[in-house]
Amino acid sequence: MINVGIVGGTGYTGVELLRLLAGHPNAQVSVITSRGEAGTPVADIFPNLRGIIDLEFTVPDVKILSACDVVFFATPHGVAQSMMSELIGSGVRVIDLSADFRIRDIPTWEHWYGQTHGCPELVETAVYGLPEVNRAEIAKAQLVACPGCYPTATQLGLIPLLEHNVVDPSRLSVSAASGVSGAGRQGKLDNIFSEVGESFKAYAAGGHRHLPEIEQGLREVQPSVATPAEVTFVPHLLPMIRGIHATLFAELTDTNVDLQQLFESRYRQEPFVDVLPAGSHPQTRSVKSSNMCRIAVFRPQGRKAITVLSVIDNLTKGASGQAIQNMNIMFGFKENLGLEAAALLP
Ligand SMILES: NC(=O)C1=CN([C@@H]2O[C@H](COP(=O)(O)OP(=O)(O)OC[C@H]3O[C@@H](n4cnc5c(N)ncnc54)[C@H](OP(=O)(O)O)[C@@H]3O)[C@@H](O)[C@H]2O)C=CC1
Ligand SMILES: CC(=O)N[C@@H](CCC(=O)OP(=O)(O)O)C(=O)O
Repeated sequence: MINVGIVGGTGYTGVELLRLLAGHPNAQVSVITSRGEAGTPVADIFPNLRGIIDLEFTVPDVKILSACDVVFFATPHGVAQSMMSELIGSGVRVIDLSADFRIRDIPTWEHWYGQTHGCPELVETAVYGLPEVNRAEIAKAQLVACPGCYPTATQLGLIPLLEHNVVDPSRLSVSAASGVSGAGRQGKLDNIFSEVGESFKAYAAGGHRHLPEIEQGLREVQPSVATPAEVTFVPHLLPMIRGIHATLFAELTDTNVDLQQLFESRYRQEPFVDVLPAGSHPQTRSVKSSNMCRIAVFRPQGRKAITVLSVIDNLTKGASGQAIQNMNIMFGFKENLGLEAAALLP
């Protein structure tokens, strides 16, 4: 049994970590932090955990966290990097759900996140936690940087095409829509029910902070091509609680490829990527609260322009589920431990 600490326990990814870890046979949460709710029982904030998680929130304290086997950061950008040197120095393994250690180029990170990086020396040591690409490195890592939600759905949908060099990497487009929980639990007027209900909008169309992360990930699976992957990325806000639907557009350079077969063979061994039969359209509700990514690929009218549809739950495969998948890999557990439950329907 490993001891788990969670920094940022009162947020949406924090409560999703608690829900999933409550059913994990090899992990036990021993520390859960909140600055605002220190001393409050977890079940007072999250009634779904009453009788299941018998802990109180405590203020974040590196010394206490250092006694854990693994610490998850479910905090806004900039927090993990402020505590990371001391934690890593103590030998504890860390899984960061924020973007602090995802982007290798520090000036790029500072540009998109609008702050000076507080721990640049550890960025190179972090392993990007997309198991479908980096499983072997994740197993050995002390620090894992979990991918963002949109980058997870997008990369899983485009990687097979780029790995096999069958599309033009300079002509990739992504139109993706997220449920409102993607914006976190801290109240913002833009995200309250009466502001988002019965409406649909794009945002950050001029440039979203997930763009450099998506391009970095796609370029790394195509290290020796002349034209590096370039993506147009437009996110949208959907008036639902959980889920991401990403519609990905690419242009074939090899028109003889069997796309269905390419995707099926790439993901046949993957426990959390499901390639749907030809002609199927994945729905966000088919992955709600599960760690699965469901993908479908189309070549309309047999032309060069192709479309990939990719759905995940932003809080599960897009955040806390993938973080636990990474924990399982790091500690040598079966990869789907604690993550076997089917999606919640209806
Ligand atoms: N929501 C999503 O779908 C996804 C989120 N992520 C990332 O995961 C991280 C958490 O997201 P989410 O759960 O939505 O965020 P929330 O806003 O819902 O929760 C943030 C948590 O962090 C704590 N916190 C805030 N500031 C600090 C600080 N300075 N020091 C210590 N703790 C702090 C808060 O508690 P308190 O203030 O009481 O300490 C709270 O528990 C973010 O980096 C987010 O970008 C990644 C993928 C998907
Ligand atoms: C709907 C919504 O607002 N989504 C968030 C992205 C989700 C997130 O938390 O970003 P990370 O994956 O980088 O941690 C946004 O667009 O900023």
